[in-house]
Amino acid sequence: MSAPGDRPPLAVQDVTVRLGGEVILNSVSLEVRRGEFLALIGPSGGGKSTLLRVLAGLLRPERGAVHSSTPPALVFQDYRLLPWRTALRNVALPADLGAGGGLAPQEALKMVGMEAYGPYFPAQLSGGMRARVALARALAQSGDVLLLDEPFAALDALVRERFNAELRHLHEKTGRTTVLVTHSIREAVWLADRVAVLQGGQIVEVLDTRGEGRVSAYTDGLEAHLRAVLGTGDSTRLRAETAGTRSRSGWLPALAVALALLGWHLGASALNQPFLVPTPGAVWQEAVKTAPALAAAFWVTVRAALLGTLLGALAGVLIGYPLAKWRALERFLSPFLVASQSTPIVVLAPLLVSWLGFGLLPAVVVSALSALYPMLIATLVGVRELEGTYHELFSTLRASRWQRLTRLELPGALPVLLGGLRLAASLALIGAVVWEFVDPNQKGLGLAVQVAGVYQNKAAQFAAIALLVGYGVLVYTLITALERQVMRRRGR
Ligand SMILES: Nc1ncnc2c1ncn2[C@@H]1O[C@H](COP(=O)(O)OP(=O)(O)OP(=O)(O)O)[C@@H](O)[C@H]1O
Repeated sequence: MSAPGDRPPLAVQDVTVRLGGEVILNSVSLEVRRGEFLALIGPSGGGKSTLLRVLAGLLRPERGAVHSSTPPALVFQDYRLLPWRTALRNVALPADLGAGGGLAPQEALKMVGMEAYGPYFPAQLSGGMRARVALARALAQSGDVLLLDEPFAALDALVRERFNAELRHLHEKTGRTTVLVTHSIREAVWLADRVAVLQGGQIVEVLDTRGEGRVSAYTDGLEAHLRAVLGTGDSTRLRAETAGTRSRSGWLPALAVALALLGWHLGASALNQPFLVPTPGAVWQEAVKTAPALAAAFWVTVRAALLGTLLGALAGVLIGYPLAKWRALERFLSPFLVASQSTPIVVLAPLLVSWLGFGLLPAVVVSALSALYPMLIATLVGVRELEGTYHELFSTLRASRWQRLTRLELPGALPVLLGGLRLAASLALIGAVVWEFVDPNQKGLGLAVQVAGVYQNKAAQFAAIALLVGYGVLVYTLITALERQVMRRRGR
């Protein structure tokens, strides 16, 4: 797509686009000159965004030719900032994907007046600030063609006008060939060198507006007075922190546990049958007395459960990802998935004994098989639910499959994956303990519970169970804390 000397940097010729059986663009031809600012206006549904998508290479026309001297940078109406990246890292995205080469990220942020907000996440920024970051990201992209799809539509009138002034200034400074889609005639006339009117899928008029109205459009009479009363639109205000509104009832679970222990103590003391229900004090004494043996058993179970969680989670992601991407594969494999999920792991134990013998390996395999399914489902849902709009952004940045996986799909699915991991870790623990009921060589807490049962030592049984519960609660709490932090950054 390299341009010979006088070839316009951006052009479409005889472009026809049909969507859902309807002709949306009908033989549209348009040339944008080097360094020009062209505004595209027209009635709603007239095909403006469609034309922009054709120019950006996101939509292939049924007929006609599209030319762009360099891959265009596109600022979307909804900004499409990645919520898990800070403002600065969003602006650095083109460079990360090998599509940088425009302004350096910090410089681009400075150009839009956002240099102080680099470390903030999109959820912490106001709409106006997000629009600036999206613009900075486009400026950080290589090439000299900039497409803007009503990027300021969601902003209030005053902020929008201030943006327009800044946009005009930016255009003069960077000299990028620019196409802006807008609904506002006034904005179009004020900003652009030429205004193209798209109606009924055709360019019906192209007006030269250089020198028209720019000086006076925002400063006339009554409007100037109103402006003076209202002041300038402020777009660089941070959103209110949500942390302050967080619930102060974090102590409630601790109270519930204390009450449960008290109830247990009172109930067990009243019953006075230590061979049926020991008091918490008796359980504690037993745990202290047998601490070294309990610790050894704890490690045997936890080692199998942790390895099982890791292996099962990894396998779940590796199997879930292709299923998320290819629906046909999911449909093909669904009978096997349902069958495997309906098979209780414990019935596989005799098979595993004959295949793998006894010891750590089959314990980890049983634990991993238990953890696999929730992770598989979490990957399937998380990757599939990721908004398709982000993929469009990555298309404009010419991202490879691997880049999409590592920079978009996995970080995008992270909250759902953490939810799956929480469940996977609990099931992995159950799997590890179930195996100890089959394999006497796995001297973990599962075996400790059985042995204590044989000797009618209820206190030892309760101590082993309490350790299992403790591990489950600890893992659950850690993953939940991580999940909360991820969600908070994303403003959810
Ligand atoms: N994927 C699609 N499938 C079917 N029809 C579509 C699709 N995308 C857009 N259209 C239709 O194409 C027409 C033009 O849409 P487009 O978004 O380009 O218009 P627009 O001029 O940008 O409108 P607006 O100003 O409201 O954003 C609309 O009637 C829309 O419903």
